[in-house]
Amino acid sequence: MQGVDWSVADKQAIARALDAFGVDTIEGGWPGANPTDDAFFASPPPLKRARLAAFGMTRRAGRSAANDPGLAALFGAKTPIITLVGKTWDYHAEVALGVSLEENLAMIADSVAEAVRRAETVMFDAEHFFDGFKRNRDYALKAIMAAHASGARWIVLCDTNGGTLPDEVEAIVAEVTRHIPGDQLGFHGHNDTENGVANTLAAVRAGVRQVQGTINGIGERCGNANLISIIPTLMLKMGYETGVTEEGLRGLTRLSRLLDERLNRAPARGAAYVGESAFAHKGGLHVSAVERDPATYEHVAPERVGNRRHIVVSDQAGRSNILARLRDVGIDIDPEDRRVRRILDEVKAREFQGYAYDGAEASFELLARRMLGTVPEYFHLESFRTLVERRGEGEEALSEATLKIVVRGERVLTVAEGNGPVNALDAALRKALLPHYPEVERLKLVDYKVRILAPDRATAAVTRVMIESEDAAGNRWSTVGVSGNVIEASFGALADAVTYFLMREGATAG
Ligand SMILES: CC(=O)SCCNC(=O)CCNC(=O)[C@H](O)C(C)(C)COP(=O)(O)OP(=O)(O)OC[C@H]1O[C@@H](n2cnc3c(N)ncnc32)[C@H](O)[C@@H]1OP(=O)(O)O
Ligand SMILES: CC(=O)C(=O)O
Repeated sequence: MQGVDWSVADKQAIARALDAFGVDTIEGGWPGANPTDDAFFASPPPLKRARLAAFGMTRRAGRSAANDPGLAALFGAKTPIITLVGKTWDYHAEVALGVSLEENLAMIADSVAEAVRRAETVMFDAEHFFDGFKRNRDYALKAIMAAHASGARWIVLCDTNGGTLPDEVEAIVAEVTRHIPGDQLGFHGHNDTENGVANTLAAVRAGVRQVQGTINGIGERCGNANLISIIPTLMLKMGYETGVTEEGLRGLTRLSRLLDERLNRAPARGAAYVGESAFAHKGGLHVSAVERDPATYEHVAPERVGNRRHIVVSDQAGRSNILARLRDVGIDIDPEDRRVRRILDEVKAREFQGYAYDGAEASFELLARRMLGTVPEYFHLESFRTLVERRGEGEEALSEATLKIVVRGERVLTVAEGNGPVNALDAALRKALLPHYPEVERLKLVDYKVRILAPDRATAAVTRVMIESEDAAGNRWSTVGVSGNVIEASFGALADAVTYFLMREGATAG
């Protein structure tokens, strides 16, 4: 898939994770296609349960299978499983390969027969099977029967262009099971109509007993069928055994996130089963019922797939959201306490001004704790001033911040420079706090986002700043600041970030 490039170390780590998770077969790449895949097959990681497959294509036209360089590289990987892709759509044989239909059948039969002599198990990936079946049913069937008769253990029906719909998949697979038993059939789907998962489930319903897919659905164009959705659906909804145990399934979210981490990209929040929003409840009506019984708004329990429930506080909230979030952060409060309603009203009023507590949970916690009177005042801001100066054309702009604050009863004045005014302000605040709170050294700001609200008001628009921070143990939290002035909004988010950190560290305000 565009944007995905694995190193050998990535491939080894992913193979180990897939093995630990409990999949049966890991297709590790195409020996002979590139140095990365060659290096991976030269030193595959030790696997406890899964078996390794190497992928390649049928022999070239006019060569013998025993004398084909592509097949030689494939056999050289010495994997227990060999997967061979071959053409089953007459149009593809004629146009993409430029060979006669008879020669294509011979390429399939010879290659599979040779692979059967070389490996424990041979799979035949029947490329474009569904398109081929719709255009020339007899030829598509002849092609898979050639592979079957030559000893392929699995005939995997591929929806290569991803354009087949679930009812078509179900009907076509049902017809194929009249020629080849379901326990020798597999399905390989693509997601070009967003039906990769639905098509796979339809194929299983019609009888196939192997499914191919990828983690998080990565793959050519719009992706392959997403195993992260298929596996729990087969197990938890359709009652199938997949080889993954109930305990293994609890590693589903971890497995999905491992791939995103290796790709250095943020996990999709809305991903089924494993996304951060998959069990996040925002609407007051939902939360009020979830508080009584989570099954009211959850199709499965999040723990079963290693995910967690999350209650969001925002202007869509009711009292139940506030009570649940307070409980999550360890604040035990009588549900009838009038301060609960006051916190809710304050959240709604502030969200109207531009705050967003969905995603800035540390700021919500501080707001609630302040209204309950339990946040120490670690520092008190008297004033700040920032300057941005460019001394001449072509010179870099310099920023400087001056800060006056009271820390533990002492009035402190600091000045600091930075590559921008917010950076300078951050440096000035740290300089003022460090002598009193040395732990601030361990606080890192990892992300800073500015969003302009009411952009129709141009430079007079309201600005929302979100800051994400991290402590030495890797815990992260987000805070929010809002103002007509971007520097002031930034200071609000920065001050919350530091206060939240000191509170979590158990610092005393003195
Ligand atoms: C359906 C699938 O998604 S299969 C997986 C697809 N994945 C990949 O293609 C990734 C790895 N591929 C590669 O690195 C390269 O394409 C290689 C090394 C396999 C081949 O590279 P090259 O020899 O330079 O050929 P190129 O990629 O340009 O074209 C593919 C050739 O294979 C032929 N071919 C395609 N499918 C088959 C098949 N099933 N059986 C035999 N030959 C085939 C094509 O006709 C073409 O032949 P030509 O070289 O005579 O034109
Ligand atoms: C085999 C394969 O990747 C496909 O046909 O989509």
